[in-house]
Amino acid sequence: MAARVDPDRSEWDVIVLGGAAAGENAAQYATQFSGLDAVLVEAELLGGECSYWACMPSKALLRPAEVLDGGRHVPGVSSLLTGRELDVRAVLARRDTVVNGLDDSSQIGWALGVGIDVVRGYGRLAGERAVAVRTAAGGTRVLTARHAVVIDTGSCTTVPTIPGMSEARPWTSRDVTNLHEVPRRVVVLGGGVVACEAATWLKPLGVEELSIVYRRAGLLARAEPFAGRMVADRLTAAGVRLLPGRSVTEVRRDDPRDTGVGLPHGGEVTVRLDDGSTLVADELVLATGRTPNTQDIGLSSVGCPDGGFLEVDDEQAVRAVDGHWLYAVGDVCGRALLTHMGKYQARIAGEVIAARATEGRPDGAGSGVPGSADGHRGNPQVTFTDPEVGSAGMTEREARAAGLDVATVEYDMAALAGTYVQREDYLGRAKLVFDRGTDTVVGATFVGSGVAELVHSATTAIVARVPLPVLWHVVPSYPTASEVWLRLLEAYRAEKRRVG
Ligand SMILES: Cc1cc2nc3c(=O)[nH]c(=O)nc-3n(C[C@H](O)[C@H](O)[C@H](O)COP(=O)(O)OP(=O)(O)OC[C@H]3O[C@@H](n4cnc5c(N)ncnc54)[C@H](O)[C@@H]3O)c2cc1C
Ligand SMILES: NC(=O)c1ccc[n+]([C@@H]2O[C@H](COP(=O)([O-])OP(=O)(O)OC[C@H]3O[C@@H](n4cnc5c(N)ncnc54)[C@H](O)[C@@H]3O)[C@@H](O)[C@H]2O)c1
Repeated sequence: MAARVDPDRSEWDVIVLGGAAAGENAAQYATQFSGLDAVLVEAELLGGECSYWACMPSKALLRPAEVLDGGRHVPGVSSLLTGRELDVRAVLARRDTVVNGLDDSSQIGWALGVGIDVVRGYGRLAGERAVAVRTAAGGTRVLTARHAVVIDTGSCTTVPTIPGMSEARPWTSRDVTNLHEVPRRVVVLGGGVVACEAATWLKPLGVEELSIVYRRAGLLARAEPFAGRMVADRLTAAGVRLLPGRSVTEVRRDDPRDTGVGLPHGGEVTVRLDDGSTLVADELVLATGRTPNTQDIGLSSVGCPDGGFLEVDDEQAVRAVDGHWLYAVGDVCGRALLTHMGKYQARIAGEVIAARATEGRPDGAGSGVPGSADGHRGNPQVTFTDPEVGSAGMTEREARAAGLDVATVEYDMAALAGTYVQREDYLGRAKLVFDRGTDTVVGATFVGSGVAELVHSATTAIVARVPLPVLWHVVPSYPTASEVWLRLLEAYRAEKRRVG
């Protein structure tokens, strides 16, 4: 759908540069009860990376394998599945449905329906409250904002500077989530969330030789160490070759070509490792972290260095720019590279902008809207591997580094009635991190099938700082995985009694 607005219009109250879900939220929260108007400037597809190339397609690829594996471990169902594998064409077709065939008409329809305008084109800041947009037709429109500009330009895969890497045209997260052909041999570089999730869907889709090369000793290095170990064990059992503590020193590829997203980008790839060994594959997947899209958005025109993450305050205002007119939300802030956290930041920014504009507060004065520190304390995340890893708040390591008086308890999730009925060989573990000073939970990690839905209870306990004597009366249903809360609290109580 064409994103049409009056071609002669040049002024709005709020301009949002980058129309991902966070940007949409910023525009919505700035306008919905304030009488302000807003425009989203989007170079590609409204909805951003998450909708088309990240969260949604990856979860669509993971779900069929999860269902198949679940069925294989339930007697009465497992016998029906003997010798059965995934219908790869159907899996990819459903992924295409989930990403709407890379068509953002419905998103455009939503924006226009709630009174938010959309200009399609590549935007750059052009001085205070101004954005110059290069449109698809080749012209440039300069838009100005009466009140605020919000940056939501997101991030892209980091391409490490390794000889031969760029020339080899490796797959990025966009290719591996939007794959159209399943390569026979794949090397994944990186040991974080993208690497682990991608390996979890690539193997059941039919990759025969799959290796993960990563520099650290363990996978998912930011999580509690047991989480990475459990994911590593399952990947190894599935036939994935793990190569920890290794770096790539050189990449070579036969006939690299721009074949399009999700198709092999040329011939055989040879990856040389720092121990002198080589891996040969049909595709190399980069899962080496994210680079913020801030290099070419005109930051220097407002006195801010180009490139890098944008440091923001708790109202999401960019610290390096005076006057409280420039805000940033989502991955560009580098605070928590997660869709839901970007959207949370956007809700804060939108409300702050509306409050400042409608209450006529002078620049630099507090808006009266709560800041985003509380939500960042919760910082929930689910890594959709097998087993899943769900977490909120701090790990033990982070809590100790923050100087808290830390206590921890762990529990085997397989020892619960609720997980036993799911499958007899359930694999899982849970851990709570307590601050003895305040007698509250400050961190939680759950590993196991289906733990994603446990995370919100932990986020609530952490953000609301629910006192343990109150949490004790929060009764979990039987038989559910949530009973792990009771077991963990019992373990903590026993530990307190033991220590005295
Ligand atoms: C494979 C993968 C899976 C993921 N899965 C999850 C998950 O399950 N859950 C989760 O919470 N997070 C997940 N993430 C992280 C999540 O995708 C990101 O945190 C989120 O997309 C960041 O959103 P954003 O608002 O920062 O912008 P982005 O989604 O990066 O979008 C930025 C938008 O700005 C536009 N843009 C950029 N520059 C300009 C410009 N100059 N002018 C106009 N438009 C511009 C782009 O076209 C794009 O539409 C995943 C990431 C990856 C890579
Ligand atoms: N389910 C989810 O919530 C989900 C899923 C996918 C991604 N994400 C988000 O997207 C972001 C990006 O994920 P990611 O996995 O790309 O980043 P990451 O930061 O989680 O992991 C990057 C990995 O690449 C490695 N690395 C970096 N440079 C390297 C090099 N030159 N050689 C070898 N290894 C190298 C790092 O050691 C690390 O293991 C994350 O912050 C994550 O929160 C979230």
